[in-house]
Amino acid sequence: MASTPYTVRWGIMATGWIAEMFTKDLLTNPACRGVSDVRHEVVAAASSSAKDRAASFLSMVGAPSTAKPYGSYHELVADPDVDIIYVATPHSHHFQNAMLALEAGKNVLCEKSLTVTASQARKLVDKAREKNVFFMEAVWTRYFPLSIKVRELVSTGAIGQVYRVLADLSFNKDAAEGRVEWDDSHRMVNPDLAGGALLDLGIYSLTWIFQTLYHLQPEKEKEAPKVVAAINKYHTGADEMTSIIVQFPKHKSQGIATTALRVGTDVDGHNSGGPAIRIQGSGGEIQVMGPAYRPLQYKVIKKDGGGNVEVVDCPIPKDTERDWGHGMFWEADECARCLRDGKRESDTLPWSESIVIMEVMEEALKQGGVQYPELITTDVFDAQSPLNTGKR
Ligand SMILES: NC(=O)C1=CN([C@@H]2O[C@H](COP(=O)(O)OP(=O)(O)OC[C@H]3O[C@@H](n4cnc5c(N)ncnc54)[C@H](OP(=O)(O)O)[C@@H]3O)[C@@H](O)[C@H]2O)C=CC1
Ligand SMILES: O=C1OC[C@@H](O)[C@H](O)[C@H]1O
Repeated sequence: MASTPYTVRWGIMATGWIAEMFTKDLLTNPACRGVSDVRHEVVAAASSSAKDRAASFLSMVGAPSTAKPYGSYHELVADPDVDIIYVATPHSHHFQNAMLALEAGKNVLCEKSLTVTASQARKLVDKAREKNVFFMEAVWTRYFPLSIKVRELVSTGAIGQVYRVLADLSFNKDAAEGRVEWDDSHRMVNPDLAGGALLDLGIYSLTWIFQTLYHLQPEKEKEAPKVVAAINKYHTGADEMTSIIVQFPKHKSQGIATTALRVGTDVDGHNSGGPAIRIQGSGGEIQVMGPAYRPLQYKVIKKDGGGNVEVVDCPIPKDTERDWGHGMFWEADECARCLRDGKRESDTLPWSESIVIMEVMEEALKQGGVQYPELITTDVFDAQSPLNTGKR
């Protein structure tokens, strides 16, 4: 007889776009993705602007009528019925908001990029350790079956020794008069919200480099990379095009992570431009069709394959009753399993790896001369920061 699934009760912090995507995924039936050991409940959501907004959000996503709306993040983290908080605010807010939740003794899943600076990431990890709670950066792509399969192919030597990974995530948002399509106040380009290509999109290019070249390095051989970056800045001061060479000298490997806001990985919206990710080994290559954050297909090309290419489609399962399935449920399942098993961090994205990636991004931004305001780069927690109270 099947045992009762382990249930996790979620509180959603913020009511924007990704909060909607993620919460709808939480509400799907796990059986639709072949999962029976864990399940999710949405028990509360908070908006920093108004309780009504949280109520509308809960109703819009189809949460149960028992789910509680809050008009502040403070109230949400104080709710004893919430097991884990999903932080879905802009990156500028992650440090203060995640710390607010950790200080309250809550488990936390925090959107990417984890923070604005590496020091902030280290402080959050220290706090999670001190409070003995679960904490994870929400890099959903790592939990896709496609990513798991690609890591398995790399680690079992399917394409020999992997020496180089090329990964891109770029959107063509070029507009007239030197602008991009977003207003200057939009979080994608607004320095006050830690805008820019790297922290928002480039982190996925780095994810592919790290999950293949770094994550799979044996623990004793873990090597922090050398970093060389080139950045073009937008007129707001945020980065609009960033290219990073990530070098692991002892492993003789390199990753090239690119991201941009004026040219796209997918030129015509039909993937005609080729793969977003190329994982190149001595015996072949794995190509992943983008977008890098939500890939749906990979190819294995063997050096001695005689021109045969294995093409594998990995569609994202849908809950037909809710007509929904975005692919964020796999990271939620990981959180649930970690909580069930008493784990404080995920093996698939350990704390140390999130920190190394933040260090790489910080170094790249430094080399490119990108600077963010003190309010969002401080690593001093302030429960009354406007980032926590919503007093903008
Ligand atoms: N994993 C993924 O695929 C994706 C991840 N993301 C990540 O999620 C985060 C949020 O992105 P997204 O949902 O697109 O952003 P939105 O602008 O759509 O939503 C952000 C929400 O944060 C809250 N917020 C609090 N303070 C502010 C402020 N000063 N300005 C704007 N919003 C504020 C608001 O909710 P309220 O008023 O209710 O408090 C707002 O709705 C980012 O870190 C981004 O990197 C984004 C898209 C995809
Ligand atoms: O994480 C993300 O993935 C999808 C993108 O559209 C979004 O800007 C980014 O935050």
